[in-house]
Amino acid sequence: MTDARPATRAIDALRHGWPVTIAAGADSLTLFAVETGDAGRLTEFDPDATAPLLLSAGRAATLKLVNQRAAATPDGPVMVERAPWLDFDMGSALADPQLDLGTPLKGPFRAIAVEQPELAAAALKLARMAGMLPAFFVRKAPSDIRVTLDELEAHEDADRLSIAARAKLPVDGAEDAEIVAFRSLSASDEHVALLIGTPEGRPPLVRLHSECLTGDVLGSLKCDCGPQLNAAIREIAANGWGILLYLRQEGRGIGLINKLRAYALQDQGFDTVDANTRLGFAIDARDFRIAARMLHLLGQRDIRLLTNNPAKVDALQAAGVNVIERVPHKLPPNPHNERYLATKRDRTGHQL
Ligand SMILES: Nc1nc2c(ncn2[C@@H]2O[C@H](COP(=O)(O)OP(=O)(O)OP(=O)(O)O)[C@@H](O)[C@H]2O)c(=O)[nH]1
Ligand SMILES: [Zn+2]
Repeated sequence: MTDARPATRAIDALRHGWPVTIAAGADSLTLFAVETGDAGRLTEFDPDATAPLLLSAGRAATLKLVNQRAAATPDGPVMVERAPWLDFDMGSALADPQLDLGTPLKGPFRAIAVEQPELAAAALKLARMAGMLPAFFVRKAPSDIRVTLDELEAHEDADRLSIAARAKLPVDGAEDAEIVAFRSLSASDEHVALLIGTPEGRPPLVRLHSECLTGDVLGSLKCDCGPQLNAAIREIAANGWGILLYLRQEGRGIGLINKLRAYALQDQGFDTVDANTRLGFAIDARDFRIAARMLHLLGQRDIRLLTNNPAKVDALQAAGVNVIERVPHKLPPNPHNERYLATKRDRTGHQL
């Protein structure tokens, strides 16, 4: 089995502001994360000030850099040539859309060829795994901390999930529930399942709920997560038997801080889809193979799924779960989440 520890070390290093090298065979790319860097450390990383800046396609499109991009795929990473005016602060402004309104972007900026597109794409993925802005100054010379593409892949391998603990957990709406916790490689990814009712041999009614700290805990009205969570527990209980999977995929997989950055963009008028794109992330970065693995460990292959999102059905089917029925999970809108729900309906294929 591929060693996943280098990926854990790489994530930790980036969060500390230490350079990380991503390697595949003889090729490598060394990354300096804009988010956790500063001007002094950038000079240490790149004394000649020649390191270009790696950005996502979405971010480059926002900055109007995408048309002049040399030979890359439409949604592939973009490399911005280093220029005297592209110093650390300007790199931060290019990376962070929250600064778009406050920082005049003094260019010109020029996109150059991405020599190692696979490594560059992996770098952006690593930023998502670390919950950081997808923006790096890059150089060729290796650093002490190194991770390969295979090791990054291994870190996300759903097969490494295992059941770690289970106990009775009476909850509001389902007093006969049992909680099952799953261990994964990173402490922030401790997914849980709430088993409600008695199996009786029928396929369970299943809800995949992705973590939303603001909605689930603080009662945010910006989304429908809190009410959906409560209603799911009640609906499963009323059905007599089912499972709520509580997946630690905050912000559709981009992490809490990046989600709140997306909220700041929504405060400026962008919708939930454009906010993710402007930050440089996929609209939905969740990996539902984790949910499939949890259902497998719980011995469930055939399920009825509570969701309005056909992509969840497709992702589970592709991961070997037989979704025999999609059960709608619609709740009344409030004035704060009306636009969010309309965007989900109009732009992300939700059946609302
Ligand atoms: N990036 C981002 N994530 C958001 C935003 N609003 C809510 N979320 C996250 O979206 C996830 C909730 O999605 P779900 O309700 O599980 O799923 P869904 O895709 O809407 O589909 P349903 O099953 O129909 O509810 C949680 O992880 C939230 O934190 C947003 O504006 N931006
Ligand atoms: Zn929410």
